[in-house]
Amino acid sequence: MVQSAVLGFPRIGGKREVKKATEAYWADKISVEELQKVAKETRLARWTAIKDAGVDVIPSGDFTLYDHVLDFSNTFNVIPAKYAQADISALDRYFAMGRGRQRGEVDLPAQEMQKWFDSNYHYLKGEVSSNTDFKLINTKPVDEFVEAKEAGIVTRPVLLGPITYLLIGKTGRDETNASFQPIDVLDKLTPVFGELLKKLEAAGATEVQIDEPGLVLDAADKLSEQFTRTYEALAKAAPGLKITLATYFGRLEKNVEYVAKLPIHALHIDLDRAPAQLDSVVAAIKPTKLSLSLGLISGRNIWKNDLAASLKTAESVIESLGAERVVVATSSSLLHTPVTLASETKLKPEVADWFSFATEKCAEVATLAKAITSPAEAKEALEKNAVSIKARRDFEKNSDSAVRDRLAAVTPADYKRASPFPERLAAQKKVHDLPTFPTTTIGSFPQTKEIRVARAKLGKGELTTAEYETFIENEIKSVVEFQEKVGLDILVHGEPERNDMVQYFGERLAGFAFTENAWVQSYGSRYVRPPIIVSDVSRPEPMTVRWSSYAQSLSKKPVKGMLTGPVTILNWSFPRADVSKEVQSRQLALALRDEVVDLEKAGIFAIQVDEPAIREGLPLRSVDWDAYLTWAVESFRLSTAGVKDSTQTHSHFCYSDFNSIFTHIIALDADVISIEASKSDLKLLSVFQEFNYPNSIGPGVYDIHSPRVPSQEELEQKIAAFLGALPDQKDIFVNPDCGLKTRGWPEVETSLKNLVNAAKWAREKYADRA
Ligand code: MET
Ligand SMILES: [Zn+2]
Repeated sequence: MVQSAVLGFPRIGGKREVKKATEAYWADKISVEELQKVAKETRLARWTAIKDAGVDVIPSGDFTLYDHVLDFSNTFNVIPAKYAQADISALDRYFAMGRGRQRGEVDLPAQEMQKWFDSNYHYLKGEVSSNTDFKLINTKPVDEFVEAKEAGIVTRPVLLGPITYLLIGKTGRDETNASFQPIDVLDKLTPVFGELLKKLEAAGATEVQIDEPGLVLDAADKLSEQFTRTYEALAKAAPGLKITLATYFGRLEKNVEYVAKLPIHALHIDLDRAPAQLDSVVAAIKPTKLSLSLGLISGRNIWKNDLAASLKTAESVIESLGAERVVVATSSSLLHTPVTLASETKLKPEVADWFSFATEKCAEVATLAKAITSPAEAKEALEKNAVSIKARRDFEKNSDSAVRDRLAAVTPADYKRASPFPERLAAQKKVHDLPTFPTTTIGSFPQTKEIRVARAKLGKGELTTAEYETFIENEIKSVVEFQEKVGLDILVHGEPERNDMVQYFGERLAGFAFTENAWVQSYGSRYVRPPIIVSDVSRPEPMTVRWSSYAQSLSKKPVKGMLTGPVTILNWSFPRADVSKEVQSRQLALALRDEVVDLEKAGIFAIQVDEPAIREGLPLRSVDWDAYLTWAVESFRLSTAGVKDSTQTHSHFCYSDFNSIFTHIIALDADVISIEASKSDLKLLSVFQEFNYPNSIGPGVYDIHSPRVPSQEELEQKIAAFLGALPDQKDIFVNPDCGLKTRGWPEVETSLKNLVNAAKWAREKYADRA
């Protein structure tokens, strides 16, 4: 019998209960017991939802109060000394590792966060060294399995695999061996992991899902021995547990050859992100006894599955392996999708009909299994699905042909500024003769409570649009006056009108849909509500011009226009599934190009197009990088190249690891780029020197993610250090490393005054550089 399986489910609760409870606990508003009660109720609600949808294999242990990778560290005692030594409860220590803790005597930073593969979820990196004393210090996965069992629900426990955990972890600070890598201690971790499997077996589990998404990374190509050794040991440790080894987000490639030989029960593959691997995987496992779990229902997007197509795929595999060896499943955990479509009341019914969120995806998996085992029972659901799929297809066919025609007519010249950088710089100097070391900021100023309240009142109809706009103008006015007073050279309007740097644009572009409650976890208690691209994208009317020109009307200094770039809008939205990301990115670029040109027409001298997400969009396998970077860079260029030489384009990235993508950063050909440099080693800047970066750079002189105020002297030292690392760089801008929206006014004021004074100091000190 073909079973249906769900690999994981959102952990946030249908009404964001977990966010509310954890934040209330952190603020001392509820007790630990109250927090645990919410957690328990949420777990039960998840199991019930999945079970009620008719799913056979229900996950447990994938619930978390913060992050599932942190859960692993916390279960296996991967706890750096500074946390272990703090005199706080185990739960508070767990949260301290996740988000830091400053209370009484205790002052602990958060552990390093990183994006979970190519998703927008962030995990906490395990800090492992040769001294790490792996041992089981709690039994969370067992406890949750038992909890479900007691509620009458049999589950398959989900564990993050030991190899992936180490592969995506980092070396602990206490490590003395410079060449150490976390994977070096795999053989110490394996027996402890085996102990956990034994405990699950003793508690009555018959199967377990072990997630090894690391198998889709280049790094896994060299790990065949480690996988073989480890999984042989684990199979021996708990012989009664059937292991499903889950891979997702990419393709196994040659690794399937060694994976097929592991002593496991089943292999799970992602056929949403990597459908082309199906034949080679089936061929590799056919001669073995392995079952194949087909990840057909996407865990990453929000589109209804084409069940007829999935059924066809499943049947072709059944033909080859036999029904007893096939499972149908979600492609990955559903944690990347919102909880349920039932919470959306404002979507047009015909639009809502295209979508499927986590709860609905569970029903899709169940229907798919039923369509194989008892087709008559699934008939009605399949027919309904076919009607929805057809409606969506018809819509796609009829979407905006003007946008497609415009994209088809783009020529190579549209990607290029009229002249090379030196000529543009000369033309720009004639318009605004900026001093050396020009000072500026990255765009946003503090998003105060008043701003949020005004926006909420507008939403509730308690403020009219006119009243709200007057409020925003007043904000802009005070931000401009503030910058004049502080003495910055290139001003900004402060972005008070933006709830979010992607959502704001999505709401103003044609081709997007918006949800009310479709939250997905970004990290810890931070959830986001990504807009959904549903059709061809265009810009019906200017989106930012009125705010930028208003700001410019208040000052003789240049006010920088501020836009979010095409690649960042795409990467932080749910993309449509019927056309490639490349096409969506280029359409966004054309829409933004219109805005850039309109800003120039309105007299805006400097225009910044932010691309903080360009790097995180990199494909998981390096062979795919070039293709991605080519269209990503071209999209940026298409959005900015429509302006005259005398208009200064800026871009901003808030990361520092440029080495792997540097030639592409140069190819963006922005007149000025601001980058994150304040937190990192100066070595990271050496790549700019090495490649002789041709245009202007603004290395961030201080970290805006912390409320700390940098002194003038510290900023002077920073500038001096940058100049040391970049001896040939002529045009250095002085700016913070990202926007100031999360900061408070008093710190911003002192920090920026110090920044302006440090730039003045640099002008005198380095007068001969100009
Ligand atoms: C995450 S990058 C943010 C850039 C944006 N212009 C801001 O200042 O907030
Ligand atoms: Zn930034």
